[in-house]
Amino acid sequence: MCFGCSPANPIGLKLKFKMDGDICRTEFEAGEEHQGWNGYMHGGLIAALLDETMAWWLWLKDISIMTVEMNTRYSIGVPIKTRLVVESWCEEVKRDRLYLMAGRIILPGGKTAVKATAKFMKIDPAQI
Ligand SMILES: CCCCCCCCCCCCCCCC(=O)SCCNC(=O)CCNC(=O)[C@H](O)C(C)(C)COP(=O)(O)OP(=O)(O)OC[C@H]1O[C@@H](n2cnc3c(N)ncnc32)[C@H](O)[C@@H]1OP(=O)(O)O
Repeated sequence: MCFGCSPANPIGLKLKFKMDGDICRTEFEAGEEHQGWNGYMHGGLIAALLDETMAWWLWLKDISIMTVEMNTRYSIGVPIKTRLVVESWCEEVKRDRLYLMAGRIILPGGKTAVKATAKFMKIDPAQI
């Protein structure tokens, strides 16, 4: 029951993903329950949004992975009750096992509020 994408998780983000060319995209609107500072989305949940969107770029290509490293740059506070677009893409694949991914959160009007990069390692799904 994935926190990011399962429709059955009562406290989850219930994200749905689509590929558009080589970009994986989802939309999300944070509520009051997702706040850190008053009126702004919690940074850990912002990281979860980006982690999930980068992971889904790979899942949608039937590549089973786990996150092994992530860096997040928060440039603009992400307001709650605002439609956000989250995008991800692949920048490089190393030794057919390590995927270097990137993602961003776009505010209405087009400014990028948060950027992330992460490494995902291909796993054998039977391992987990
Ligand atoms: C259509 C389909 C629908 C499906 C719908 C299903 C639901 C879809 C749910 C999605 C859900 C997603 C959710 C978000 C993704 C999480 O949140 S995943 C959760 C967070 N991540 C984790 O818990 C990962 C924990 N880590 C591990 O379990 C293990 O490290 C791993 C990933 C299994 C790898 O272990 P390992 O196979 O023992 O690998 P290891 O020997 O340590 O490393 C292999 C090589 O990589 C290198 N390496 C390791 N880490 C790094 C690093 N960070 N940087 C560079 N090199 C590294 C090592 O140095 C090593 O190099 P060599 O020695 O071979 O030269």
